[in-house]
Amino acid sequence: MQSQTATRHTFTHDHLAVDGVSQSYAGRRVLSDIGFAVPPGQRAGLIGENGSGKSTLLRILAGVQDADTGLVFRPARLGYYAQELDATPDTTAAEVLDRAQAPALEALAGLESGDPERYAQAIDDAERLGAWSAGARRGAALAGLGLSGLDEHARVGGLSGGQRARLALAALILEEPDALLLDEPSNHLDDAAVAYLESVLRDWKGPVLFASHDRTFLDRVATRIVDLDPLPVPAAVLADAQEGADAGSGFGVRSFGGGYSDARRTREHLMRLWRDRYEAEQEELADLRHEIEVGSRNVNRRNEPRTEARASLKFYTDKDARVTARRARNARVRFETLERDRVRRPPRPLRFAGFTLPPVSPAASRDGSVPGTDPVLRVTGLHVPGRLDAVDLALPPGGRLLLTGPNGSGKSTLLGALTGAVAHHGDVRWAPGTRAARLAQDTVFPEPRRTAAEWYARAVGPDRAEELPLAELGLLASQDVDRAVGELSLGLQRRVALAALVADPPDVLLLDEPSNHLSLALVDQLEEALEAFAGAVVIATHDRWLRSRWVGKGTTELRLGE
Ligand SMILES: Nc1ncnc2c1ncn2[C@@H]1O[C@H](COP(=O)(O)OP(=O)(O)OP(=O)(O)O)[C@@H](O)[C@H]1O
Repeated sequence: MQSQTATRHTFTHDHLAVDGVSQSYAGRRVLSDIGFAVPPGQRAGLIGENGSGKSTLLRILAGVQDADTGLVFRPARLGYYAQELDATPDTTAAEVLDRAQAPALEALAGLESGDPERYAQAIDDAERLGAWSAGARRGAALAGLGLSGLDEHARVGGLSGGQRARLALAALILEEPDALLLDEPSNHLDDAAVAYLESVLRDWKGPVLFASHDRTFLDRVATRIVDLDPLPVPAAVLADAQEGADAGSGFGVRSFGGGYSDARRTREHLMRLWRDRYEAEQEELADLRHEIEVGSRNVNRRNEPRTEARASLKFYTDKDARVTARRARNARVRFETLERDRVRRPPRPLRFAGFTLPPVSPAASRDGSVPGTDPVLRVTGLHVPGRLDAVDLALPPGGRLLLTGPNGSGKSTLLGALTGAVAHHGDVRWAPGTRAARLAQDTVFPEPRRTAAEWYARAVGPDRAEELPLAELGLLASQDVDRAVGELSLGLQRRVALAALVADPPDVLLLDEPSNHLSLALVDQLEEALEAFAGAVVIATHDRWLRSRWVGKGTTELRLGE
């Protein structure tokens, strides 16, 4: 694809649609020629590897960011959710919700104004907007998203990240826009809240496009799947840099009818076909190359002078040579056609190397095992006022503990308290020499301009980073390791944070919502790797699919907030 002059156009439409949208960052192509439409009543789940451009595409559709090229179609009233609340910290929750319901609240105020002119308009508006039920709708949205106990006078700066995210969702639902663009909407929701959101989305009249790594949510909500991962397009239409690139090189999109599970099966089948086709074409190219080479050698031999004794053979030799030359000519034509039409090299999916890497140093026992059978962790009466009720627990060496519980029950607080990151009351006792490390929900990189490789080297030490380079862990493609962490997508950032844990595995791994932001493929591989991990693992997750895989299997479940 050659770069074109930016031709950004946005059209008002009842569909959400893009046509020919391409986007690069600093010359690195992320989206290429993306086109699809989501009509009203359809809910499209946007999937793709970490860094494949899902958030970028949603921002372009939302008008938050312009595409380099392409057309964008969207309804006039658009709701866009990116897990952040668009409000200054001193705004109150009530102000956020009032803003979302402004037309209905204005109509109600008009009815009470005593101004007859305003009254006539207000009654029309109130009827059209269902203003009389505005309060009830507000209560239902807050309750549905687990915010019924929220003090509406609270300033949003004082709310937890999860509460702010849920307030943003509640406001979006109350605004009743014509179309919804949602970036990982289930990340901060417990079972009840996610069930509420699912029912709201299933009844939504306008088009919905949502990016998600949550399989159960995708299966329950999506009427179709839009996949941004690379397609088997002919190599000739790609710039060299995109040949075989791993993520962020989607060229066009693939759209599957139905939910995620069906799409996943079809996708795997298509990937197999792609790999088979690529291998067959490469073999044929090698054979043709050989034929062309032999042909040209024989043509050269034809011109060599011959001895008299071999003259009788000349006729046959020349005939053979003519046949070989004709074959070589045919081979060249076929070679040129195939070289032009051959499929691009399939991306080599990253394969997470797991926790069984060579230990930090042969002498040190850093394989995650702590000798003995005494608990590695004993917790008595651990509590954080207002955030976590008293918890007692004992974790044996190599034990598996699953923390579950509704929003606000204190799962992240407990994990933070265990590492001392959150101030707490009560007793937390680690066995001597035990090392625990936490994968937090959001990693903040204090120096976002440092590259991922630099950050990794700082976290694990230069010697370990040299011994075990970041690119070898199967978490980040080699093209991403030297990029500034601040420029990486949220999923890629989380992969960098995970890399530090993998390169120097602790005795106890504390994983806070491991499926948030991480791609579906990586969560599968992480789960597999954890089975082989000798150390203890504590996982806090609301992800229904992940939970169903962890319950049983020797895992103890600790339900908080009950
Ligand atoms: N402002 C930016 N500057 C440079 N690169 C960027 C910028 N924003 C995004 N990128 C890069 O573009 C690519 C796509 O990012 P994007 O956030 O759209 O991906 P994503 O599919 O949403 O990823 P994830 O699943 O990890 O959330 C990534 O490689 C990312 O690092």
